Amino acid sequence: MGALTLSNVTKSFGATEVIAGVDLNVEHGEFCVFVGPSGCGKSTLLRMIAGLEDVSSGEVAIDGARINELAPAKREIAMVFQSYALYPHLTVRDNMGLALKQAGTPRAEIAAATGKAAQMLGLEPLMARRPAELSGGQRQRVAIGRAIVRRPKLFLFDEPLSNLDAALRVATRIEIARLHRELGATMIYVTHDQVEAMTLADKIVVLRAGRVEQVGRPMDLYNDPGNTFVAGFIGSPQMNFLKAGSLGLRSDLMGIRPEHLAISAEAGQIGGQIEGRISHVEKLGGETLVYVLTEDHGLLTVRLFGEHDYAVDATVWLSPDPARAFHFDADGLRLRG
Ligand SMILES: Nc1ncnc2c1ncn2[C@@H]1O[C@H](COP(=O)(O)OP(=O)(O)OP(=O)(O)O)[C@@H](O)[C@H]1O
Repeated sequence: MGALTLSNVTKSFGATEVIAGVDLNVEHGEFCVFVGPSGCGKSTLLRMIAGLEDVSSGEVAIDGARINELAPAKREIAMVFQSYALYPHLTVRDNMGLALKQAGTPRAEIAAATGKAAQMLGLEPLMARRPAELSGGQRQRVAIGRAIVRRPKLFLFDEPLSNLDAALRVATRIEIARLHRELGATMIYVTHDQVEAMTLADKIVVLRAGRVEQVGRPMDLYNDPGNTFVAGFIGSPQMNFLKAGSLGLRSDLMGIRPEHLAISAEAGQIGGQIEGRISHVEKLGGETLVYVLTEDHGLLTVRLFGEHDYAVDATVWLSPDPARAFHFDADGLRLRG
């Protein structure tokens, strides 16, 4: 098992409250991702679950049992850090088996557990090496292996891929998704990265200034955000926000994703047009991003599939697809229907 419940959890450092009453349920076997801007409290929340920070008030429970007062080592939780946190003087094999050794596990059992984890992670040829003799990606796999060997109730990951280069990030992300499927374990994962959150999560928790803004499945948050913050945070490139009043609409703000904003080099080609000037074009290979400066709505992003020859400084006309638009009130709350 490994279901986690947070009930009205708060955290203050001195007079500063950084977690302001969080309620959350993570089911057994679920992959839950915490996202939010820098400083919103993602790591603090994770560290409270691990027992590395005290909880100021509220309750943290695993499988219904309160763990607030339980020492980190007794929580049956394994944490994987961005910095790997491996012992430099120990081999890969000994780093992976250390927690079991400290717990007095028989040698044969440790060898079986480390061997199995090494096999799952493709670490078998590296078992005799020390961390200094490994690449960043290999070190992170050892850190993940060390967590697997302990067979924890809960895996916690604190931005585990942020020290890896782009290609390795993708490969390790796929590896983590596979491990989650194979182990069926509960995992909580902190990231800044949009793509990691969307691709790994069963459930995304969007945090802002120590509060939960919205919880949901990735595509539900993408297709049905509750407010401008979530709408702007989930999805890359970011959703455009247009002043709806100037478009003759009744809501205060209209949100439109870059792929739902049509662009034309000639006026009158598409309805409901907004005139603007191209300020920047990014050709990404499979897609082109065109940044258009408009008088009423500031800078808007258009996402086109394939390669296009729009030139900087050209005047263009944009047209939002009304069927794909989101509407918000003056406080940024979503207006539905
Ligand atoms: N030990 C501490 N003492 C005082 N303030 C702290 C301490 N640890 C964290 N904070 C503050 O708590 C807030 C939340 O920090 P936290 O590291 O949890 O954010 P985060 O969402 O993980 O940010 P990032 O994405 O930048 O890592 C920040 O404002 C931070 O400055």
